[in-house]
Amino acid sequence: MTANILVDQVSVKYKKFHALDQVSLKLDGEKIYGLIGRNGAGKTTLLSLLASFAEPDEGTIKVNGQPLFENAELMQQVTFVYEKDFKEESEKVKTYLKAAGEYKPDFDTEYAMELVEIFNLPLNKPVHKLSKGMQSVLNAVIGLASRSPITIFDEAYSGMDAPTREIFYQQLLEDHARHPRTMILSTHLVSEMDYLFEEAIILHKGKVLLHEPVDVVLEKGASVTGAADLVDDFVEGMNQIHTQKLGGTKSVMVIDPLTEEQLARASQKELEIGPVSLQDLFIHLTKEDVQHGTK
Ligand SMILES: Nc1ncnc2c1ncn2[C@@H]1O[C@H](COP(=O)(O)OP(=O)(O)OP(=O)(O)O)[C@@H](O)[C@H]1O
Repeated sequence: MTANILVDQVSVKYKKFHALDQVSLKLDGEKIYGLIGRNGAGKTTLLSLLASFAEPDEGTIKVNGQPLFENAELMQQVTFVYEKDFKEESEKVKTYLKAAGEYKPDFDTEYAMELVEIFNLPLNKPVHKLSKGMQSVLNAVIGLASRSPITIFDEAYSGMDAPTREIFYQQLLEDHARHPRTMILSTHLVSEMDYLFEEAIILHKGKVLLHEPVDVVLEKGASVTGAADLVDDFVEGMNQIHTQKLGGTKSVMVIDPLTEEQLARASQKELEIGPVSLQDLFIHLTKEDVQHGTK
């Protein structure tokens, strides 16, 4: 099933505070979406709505034209992976995995067992005795093997160490290629995960600040690298968001799409022009003093 998700003017309020404020999003297609936002931006609130854990105070969420909330058929198509507290889970990993699979119509047990081997998950250990990282792995295995048309990972990798996260990203990309589906990954590890995303969504203070294909986002600015004095001269007057210096070499990130004339001048001066990074753009756009609007 291809899932087209339409979030229309959705708000969630806690007393007078808007955790989500008139959020509209169209997620159409079997893509991997990166959901980025600073602490408290509203990511988990939005993802909980998509998992039908709660109903918005205002607005609607539809999947393939049907309202999502408490729609049993649609809810079966969604897997929401979030950091769980496993301290009460005394059953063995294999029992827990089997039970998880029973609720998921597309669960692939063979793939789950392949992942168990890849990640060295001890099948006979009680879940609450696994290390925090291994509990994250168990969660991720269920998320991947569920093969749900809408698969949501809410910061579910924070317990994993770097090599384990790398294996998880690899598995996610490979399995998404084999079984395309809508995947939404929320993260603070932007520079580590940006290559996974086809589209980036930046939430800020409960509003959508940006939702675009990552390749379009990366063209919003440029990095200029070369001899420090030449770089300084080139970027003078541009909107500079990040500077790095190593010996006589300097790299400056600017948020100004470069003109043909500027590109030619850079080439004459042997300056290297690269894309802006999603992380730098995210940091820049969510700074307190930035006027929003990225065009
Ligand atoms: N039950 C609640 N009662 C009151 N305020 C809440 C409640 N749940 C969330 N909030 C507030 O809503 C805002 C959004 O929270 P949310 O957990 O969605 O942010 P987040 O982007 O996932 O943050 P983080 O990256 O820190 O996990 C925060 O200011 C939070 O304090």
